[in-house]
Amino acid sequence: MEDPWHRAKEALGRWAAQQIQDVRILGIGSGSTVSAFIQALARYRQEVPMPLTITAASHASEEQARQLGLDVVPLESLEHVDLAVDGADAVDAHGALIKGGGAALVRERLVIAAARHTMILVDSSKVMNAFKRVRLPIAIIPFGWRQTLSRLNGLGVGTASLRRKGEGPVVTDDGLYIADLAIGNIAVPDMLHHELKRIDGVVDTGLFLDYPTAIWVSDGLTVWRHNETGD
Ligand SMILES: O=C(CO)[C@H](O)[C@H](O)COP(=O)(O)O
Repeated sequence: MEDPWHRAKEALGRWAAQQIQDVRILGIGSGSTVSAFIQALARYRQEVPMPLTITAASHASEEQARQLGLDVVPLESLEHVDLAVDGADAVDAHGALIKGGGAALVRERLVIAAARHTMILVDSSKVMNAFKRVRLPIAIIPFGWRQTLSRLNGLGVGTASLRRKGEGPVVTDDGLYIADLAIGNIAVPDMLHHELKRIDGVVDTGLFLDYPTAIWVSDGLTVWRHNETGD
């Protein structure tokens, strides 16, 4: 089935590729929007050659970028990242993000944390006033995952379930599992993120807050900037 937001993702990818002007070291996240960006970037660079080194937050993005002739290096070989480009699953009015729909949240955070600036690309279906009735991805250690899930449920903020694919659990590029926490309302994202991080077995949550981030949104026709968040 075709993604109804396909055109918005393509528009964002094309638009973002043209913004990569004075960037030498680019971090890329993962997901279908980032994939559209990688495609557009490779095409744009054929027209306007420029020196560019890329570091990727997932094997899938790395593979795609390499196949399109882009130069990809591991994050740990770099001193810094000029700009990170990534997608998100949800964005609130304050620019807080929920990420991890593609199970790459841990590496995505590390790329974003290394970057001077971040550009987030989202289709307009993902923009909401506040996080209500959302699914928050949480990366957990496989060992004792059932007990970690119980601790997450014991917090009383939502219902946690192990993300599965076919017969088995989804396993991230770092060998972690993903617990999805269905939550009715995230009143204070920062507090919830820290509460969850304190739970034994939790590695990271999909709440991305307070990074110097510009969020760009598209409905497939135009691209516009979401409320500014301090970059
Ligand atoms: O956080 C992510 C992966 O971990 C992605 O950025 C997020 O899931 C958005 O994906 P898509 O662009 O396919 O909608």
